[in-house]
Amino acid sequence: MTLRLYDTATRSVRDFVLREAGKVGVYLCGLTLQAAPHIGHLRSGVNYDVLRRWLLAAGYEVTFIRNLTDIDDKILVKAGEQGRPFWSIAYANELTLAESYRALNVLAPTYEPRATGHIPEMHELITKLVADGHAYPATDGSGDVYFDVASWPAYGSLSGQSPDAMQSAGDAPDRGKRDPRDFALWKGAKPDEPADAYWPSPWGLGRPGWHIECSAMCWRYLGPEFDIHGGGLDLTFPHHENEIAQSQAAGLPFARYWVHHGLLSIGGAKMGKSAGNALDLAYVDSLGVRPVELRYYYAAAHYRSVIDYSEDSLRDAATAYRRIEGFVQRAAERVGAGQLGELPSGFVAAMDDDLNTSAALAVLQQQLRDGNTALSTGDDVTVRTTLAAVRAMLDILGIDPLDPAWTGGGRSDDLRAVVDSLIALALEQRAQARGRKDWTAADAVRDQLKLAGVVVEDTPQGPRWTIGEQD
Ligand SMILES: Nc1ncnc2c1ncn2[C@@H]1O[C@H](COP(=O)(O)OP(=O)(O)OP(=O)(O)O)[C@@H](O)[C@H]1O
Ligand SMILES: [Zn+2]
Repeated sequence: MTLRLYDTATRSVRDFVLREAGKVGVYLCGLTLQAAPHIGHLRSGVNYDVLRRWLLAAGYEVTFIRNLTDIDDKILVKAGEQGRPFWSIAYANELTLAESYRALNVLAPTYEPRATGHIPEMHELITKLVADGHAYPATDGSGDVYFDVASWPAYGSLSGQSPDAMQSAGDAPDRGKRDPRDFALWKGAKPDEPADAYWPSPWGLGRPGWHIECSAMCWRYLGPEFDIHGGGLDLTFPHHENEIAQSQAAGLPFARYWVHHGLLSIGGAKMGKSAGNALDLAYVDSLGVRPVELRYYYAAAHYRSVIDYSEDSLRDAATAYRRIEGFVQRAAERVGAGQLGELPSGFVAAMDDDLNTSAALAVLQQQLRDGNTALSTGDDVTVRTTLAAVRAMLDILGIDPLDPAWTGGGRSDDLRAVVDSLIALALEQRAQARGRKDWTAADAVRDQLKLAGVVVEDTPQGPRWTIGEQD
């Protein structure tokens, strides 16, 4: 394996060395389910889907865990505002998230654990931390349990901060803490919160702190030590710093690589549910941009770079993708879809270089130019090899236009044949109308097809149809 990944913990690009031959364990921090996902969250899922596809292409068995935070202060606030149980809000958002990821052709994770399903594992970790002097019950009788930051000298190493310069953890009142930087592992029940948001524990009724959830789920599904822990750059501190501290203090070696992706912003500000600048898939659809084009938009940027969203840049990405798609369709019509081919070495080198998708797409663009030239000169041999290579590259990025995920789950080939013959019938009528110089009737056929979303283009090989708008 020659993959190199940027590791936040060492602040360097490192050779990716597997913990166990042939197997990779990846944990990605998933959503806190207080609201439906925005396209910033979805960037996260798509980035790691590309990483996963790249690891799969290398022949590894990948265990990919992406969790759901279904209990949290923010969800409880929503429950209070809406007069609904917190779990109904979390579940509704979970369904929308699953639907959004399906729409974006993100492979289903190996498992998607929910925080509320792992309370016993959290208790086990917290009990050990308390026993070993790394955690303590709050001194104010609140039922909270805090991690003792001063007991862990390595605290701050992931985010490169000196513990002395750190502020209060801000996740609970400082009054019951030994040190304001201590963070909550367990939160005692509060009288004004709904009773169904609490679980019994050795420290009384309460609910988990956010950070301990991920440590427990990593441990449960990937074991004491695993390969890659991912999430957005915004999670480096405090979330991931706290995860490492509490996991290692509990005796778990934990993640070997920390891979963080850049944020999607608007006008320089992070897109956020709480920031009120969130755009979702329905919005993208309202612009006439398809999910596959949004996916291309994400892939066109390196995963660690900021994407500052604008409608123009999204539309440009959609146009660029349509050009690629146009080649794939024309080439497949000419020589058949064929099989996925070999990946060009330039593409492999770019992906191995910390998943440099923008450089990988430059290789694809070069092939596209060659393929288009071959189409126009009738060089079918080159068309066939280029199509196979282009589709193989697109497949790694999850955007092959001929992937059944985009064409309609495998049934599209059958449907395409049916639609083909119906359109042939309509075009035959148009040809007859033209033959008798009845231009009104001929145009009417074309307009009717257009209304049905079918665009007809007259080419030297005869009329060609596509679904969607002509660009
Ligand atoms: N604007 C964004 N761009 C890219 N990734 C994001 C963005 N916002 C959140 N994420 C990522 O999505 C994942 C789930 O995050 P989480 O539910 O904790 O979001 P959040 O930061 O609370 O969102 P918000 O600020 O919208 O409330 C994390 O990996 C986080 O880094
Ligand atoms: Zn997490």
